[in-house]
Amino acid sequence: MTVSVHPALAKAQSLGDALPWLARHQGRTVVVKLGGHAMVDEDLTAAFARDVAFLRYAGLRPVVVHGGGPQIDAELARRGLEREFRAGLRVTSPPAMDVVRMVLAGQVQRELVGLINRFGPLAVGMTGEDADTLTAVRHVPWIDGEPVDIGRVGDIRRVDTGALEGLLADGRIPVVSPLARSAEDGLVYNVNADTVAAALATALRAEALVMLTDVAGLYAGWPHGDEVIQRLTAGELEKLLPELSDGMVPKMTGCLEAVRGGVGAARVIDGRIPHSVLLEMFTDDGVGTVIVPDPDEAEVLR
Ligand SMILES: Nc1ncnc2c1ncn2[C@@H]1O[C@H](COP(=O)(O)OP(=O)(O)O)[C@@H](O)[C@H]1O
Ligand SMILES: CC(=O)N[C@@H](CCC(=O)OP(=O)(O)O)C(=O)O
Repeated sequence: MTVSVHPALAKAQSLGDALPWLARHQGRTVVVKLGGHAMVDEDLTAAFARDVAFLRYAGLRPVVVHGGGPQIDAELARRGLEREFRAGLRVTSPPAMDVVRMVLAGQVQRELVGLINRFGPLAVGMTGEDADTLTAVRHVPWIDGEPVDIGRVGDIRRVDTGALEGLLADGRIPVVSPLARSAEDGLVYNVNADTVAAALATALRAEALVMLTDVAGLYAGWPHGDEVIQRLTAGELEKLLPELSDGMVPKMTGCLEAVRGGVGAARVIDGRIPHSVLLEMFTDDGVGTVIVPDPDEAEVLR
């Protein structure tokens, strides 16, 4: 007797295979950061929104932080304003700040909220300004041994998780734009989205911080090497930080601060691969770079 194999058996198999991960992640908070580069492709952004809704229906508590670098660049160019970065951070003049706020909170965040809410009344957009979630101080980077004024760029001084906790308890998915109010001058500041994602993951004591970007992970010997570093302990990353450049500076600094602050693991993954978030959360085949606490810290956290 021949037994015919049902065509959908492979799907049932995949669902079954996800069981250990579903059990492990149940009720856990995960902060997912979507970089602006990863949002340039509409289909990929829609697939990301679907994956985030999936995480929520699978019993996790996802919090989304979005970037928007290329989208801000486009609007600055349209208005004839200059684009300049120092140490991976945008030099933000008052007119540039208006553009940053408008693009992040008025365009990019709205788009993501709409895409996630195709799957139910889940996403609620907010910025770090809302309910004083993020309070900033002016960031003054030291470049070549000197403090450099890069305008309205903030460092996070304080995180108030009240509004986020309320939304999560209500089963919603917060979608957070990286803006913060300053306690010093009351103005709104531009904060790098990786920095915000790391601060929220730490304050929420998230199980994981996942950053989707436009490369396969952290490359050794960038820009000449072609080897993606798969795994680093916090201590190993700390030694590597001074060698990093561009967008990897805030990204890896954020990963380091998150795992040092109690987050279980921080991952930088390839947002150009459809459903990379699901691959990362529900299979052994996660791709990219993972930062884990130092062995002794892992002991203490256990
Ligand atoms: N060692 C490195 N490995 C990978 N990418 C690197 C490295 N150093 C610098 N980069 C740059 O960092 C970029 C990712 O950071 P960023 O542009 O801020 O992305 P996102 O919009 O996802 O935050 C990559 O596209 C690459 O150009
Ligand atoms: C201070 C600073 O650089 N802020 C970033 C905020 C957006 C961001 O971080 O976007 P990505 O994740 O796409 O890079 C900016 O103005 O571009």
